[in-house]
Amino acid sequence: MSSGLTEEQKRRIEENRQKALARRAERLAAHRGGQVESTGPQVKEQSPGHWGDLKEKTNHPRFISQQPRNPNSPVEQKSYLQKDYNHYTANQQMVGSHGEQQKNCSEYSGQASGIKQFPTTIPNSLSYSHKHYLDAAGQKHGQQALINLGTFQQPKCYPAFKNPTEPSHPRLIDNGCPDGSKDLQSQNKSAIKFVSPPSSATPSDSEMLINISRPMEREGGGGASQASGSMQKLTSSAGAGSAFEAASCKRANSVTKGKCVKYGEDRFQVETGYNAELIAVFKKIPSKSYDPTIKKWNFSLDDYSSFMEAANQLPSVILAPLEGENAVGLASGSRFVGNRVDVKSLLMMCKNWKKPSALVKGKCVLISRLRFEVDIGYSAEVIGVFKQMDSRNYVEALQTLVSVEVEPLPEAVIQTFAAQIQRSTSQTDVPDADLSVVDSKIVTSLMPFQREGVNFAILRNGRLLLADDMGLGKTIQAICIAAYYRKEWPLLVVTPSSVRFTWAEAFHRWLPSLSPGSTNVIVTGKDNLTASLINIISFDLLSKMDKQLKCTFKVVIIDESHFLKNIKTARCRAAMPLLKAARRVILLSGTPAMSRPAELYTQIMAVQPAFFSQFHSFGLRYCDARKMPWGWDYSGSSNLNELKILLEESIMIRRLKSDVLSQLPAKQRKMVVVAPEGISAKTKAVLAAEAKKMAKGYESKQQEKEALLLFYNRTAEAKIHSVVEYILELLESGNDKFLVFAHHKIMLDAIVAELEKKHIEYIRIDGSTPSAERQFLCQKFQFSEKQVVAVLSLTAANMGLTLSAADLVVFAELFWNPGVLIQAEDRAHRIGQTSSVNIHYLVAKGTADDYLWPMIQEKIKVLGEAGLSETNFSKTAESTNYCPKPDPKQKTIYDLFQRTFSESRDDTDELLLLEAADACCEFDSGSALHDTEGETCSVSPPKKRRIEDFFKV
Ligand SMILES: Nc1ncnc2c1ncn2[C@@H]1O[C@H](COP(=O)(O)OP(=O)(O)OP(=O)(O)O)[C@@H](O)[C@H]1O
Repeated sequence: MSSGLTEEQKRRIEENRQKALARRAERLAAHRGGQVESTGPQVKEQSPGHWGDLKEKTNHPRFISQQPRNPNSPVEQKSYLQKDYNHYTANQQMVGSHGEQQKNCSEYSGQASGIKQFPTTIPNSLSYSHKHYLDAAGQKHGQQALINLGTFQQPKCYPAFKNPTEPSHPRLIDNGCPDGSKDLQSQNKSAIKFVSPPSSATPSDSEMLINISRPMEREGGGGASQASGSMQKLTSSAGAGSAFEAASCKRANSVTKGKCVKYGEDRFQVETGYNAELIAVFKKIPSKSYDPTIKKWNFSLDDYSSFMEAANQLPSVILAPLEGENAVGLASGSRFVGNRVDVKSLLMMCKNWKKPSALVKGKCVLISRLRFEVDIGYSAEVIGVFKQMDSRNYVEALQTLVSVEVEPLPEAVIQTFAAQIQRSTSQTDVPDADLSVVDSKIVTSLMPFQREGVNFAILRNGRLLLADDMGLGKTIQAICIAAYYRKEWPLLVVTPSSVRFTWAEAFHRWLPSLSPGSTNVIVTGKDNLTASLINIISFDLLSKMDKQLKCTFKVVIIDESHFLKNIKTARCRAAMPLLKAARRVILLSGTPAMSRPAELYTQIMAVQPAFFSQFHSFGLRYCDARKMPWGWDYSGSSNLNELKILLEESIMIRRLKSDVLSQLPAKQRKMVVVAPEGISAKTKAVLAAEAKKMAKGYESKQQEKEALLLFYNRTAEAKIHSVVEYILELLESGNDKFLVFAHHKIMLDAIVAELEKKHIEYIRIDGSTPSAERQFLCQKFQFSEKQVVAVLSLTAANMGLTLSAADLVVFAELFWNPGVLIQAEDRAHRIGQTSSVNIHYLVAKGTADDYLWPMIQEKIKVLGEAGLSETNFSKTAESTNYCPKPDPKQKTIYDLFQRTFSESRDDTDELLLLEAADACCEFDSGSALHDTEGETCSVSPPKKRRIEDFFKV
């Protein structure tokens, strides 16, 4: 790249530089008692040495070599740099350095010239800063430089000398480490910071950080001495300071050096010594032409990429790429169209980046949507490249350096960001999708962030991982997305078994245009997987449907997709082929990876099979894969930030509750229809018999009440299995703290027993918990850092307790008094709660819930209309077809429930009813209100008498 300075300007700058050098040498001599140090020659005289020797040496080659390119004294440097910062144009700085570089081919000459070769007028030009690491006592241990180039944008340049006061020679001996090498490994980094300029979009987002660490850091002792040796070679070769010449120094004896230079408007020529292999390459270039006057070959720029690719294959040739913005981009197979980069070429390079002979290794890591970082061992060549290039082309340029191996960004990243690379601006706005084909009910119900989720999905052609926090309405979004592709149905929904029926309800709720028979919930392996337009199946059943799995669905929803985290499981093996065959894949999970990135792999593959075709490459990049004696260990994690950015850019949308809190109601209620097969045939028969009896009517009110309470009790029994299954699924989904309310003792006992079995911490508060202990238990729940469940009695723990550490409340059972339910909800939804509280009501069809749920809603509605309750109870938890059907039998029972539980009673009546209900559960479940032989009844005689009295009313 040309500096654009006149000869006179260059001469004056050089003059000044020499003066500054002389002043610095004088000062050092005075400071060290006459040991004058003169940078260039002394560096040359250093033996490669070892890091440990550095302490003893007067001149520390490595440190000397790490100087910023202005090698003046600290004072000089300060004023010089400050001046630079304030007054010098980037152009001036560059020239100063350039001249200096001509004379000093130290390892850092590239660094200096790199900084100074970028005029302000050049896009992506840069400025730098040097930092010295300080220890706790403020001592300097080394330098850090961060190179920061605009990446996917075209930023402007502004200088930013962050720490111009650093002395020229950070003192290794100050570090207090007896072995300099160790200390260097940990602290002595060197880098340049190219601070990206403020851009119109997001200034901080348009940087590339290049973290250049010293060779020691990566190479260990051997590597250090190797690097040191090469540094000596560099020093002795006082070249032009370009990356190319620095590289040449390293292989001076064995290779032919050369460089590409522009030849006319659209051609380039190669200036090089004789090399038969290279000439053979020349001859293969279609646009080759030989200029006999200058005795040089020239070629069309169109062939530049392929030429460089071929030339780079030759071990005996080192060619510097064309200088200039476009030229760097053309190097090694990448092409510019204006400022655009050929992504295909980048991808090609990603495949062939390994260089067995590389001395310096590094890797690129994405750190934001618009920035990546190059973490690399120290290399003058690298610095030389960075300083010359348009940052977007870093990889191409680095690939031309034989001694440098940089692991590029993974293909998936390059492909994902291809549009940005080519556009050179970032597009963050997702366009609004046209949802006119979808039922307006759902479209108008979407909250703004949910609408964004739908837009994102449609932009991604219906393949995504919707990873919103729990309770943010993934169901409504998924239904809306699926409905957008309705023409491609039949639809398959795979869910945990406990929520299959909830899904069916949700479809009918949100898509009123669906006919009643359009949902098919599969309950046995013999059911037809494609019987309806919408087919809903549990993970476990799916794996038992092998024969039917051949059928394909174009649209598939996977709820709680983390259930697929393990490729070895039957459920995953069953689901993956279906997902691969589907056109639209909508994965839903609030916790896509519970403990390690490896768990994401199958989900990523389900959405984007081309991303990482082999788990191993994913494992190496993101799971910190390590080879162990027994094989590879993928349980770690690495480059997580990059993974997050990649996923968010390509397939995943994730909003936390805190992100969208302002759009959420304080409470979000959800009715969960639990699976009926959790209820045994025997229990179902008992329930049906009870219902039949009730439908016939009773002679006395006492009989009615008794029958109702019995029915209620049987309902608890019937739901146990499904409730426990649901709670375990919540735990499996990563819910750390939640409340579970139930009324019957058998239900509370069953939940607690299961938690104990699974070693889950819990607290239990029921009627038998002494009040003194309650506070202690609440505190335990509030402050526990482990997964903990509060198992609470609906009637004994619905008031007076603060359990706001949870934002999820599960009602294992319903209760006829909505006041009790709301009070129970408010154990979590109270002062101290910073989140929207999710409330799940578990209801089972064919049980007392069929009557209790509509009754509760009805009551709440009335209270709401009177301004005595939140009206949104039924709005947020309503279910279109979960209400008593107008058949006479059901109507009779419903009326019975209404009469018994809604009649106005005084407080004593209510209390007695509650006690009676309690008592039902405290007796043996098989014979409510009657002691069972051999079992101790926990109901006290007076209480029992009162209950019996109640039924006599
Ligand atoms: N836009 C909306 N309008 C009305 N109700 C909504 C809306 N979005 C969500 N809800 C309600 O909020 C509750 C929680 O929604 P949903 O179950 O879909 O959340 P989720 O993200 O799937 O949670 P989880 O991770 O627990 O499954 C449900 O009762 C749902 O009907």
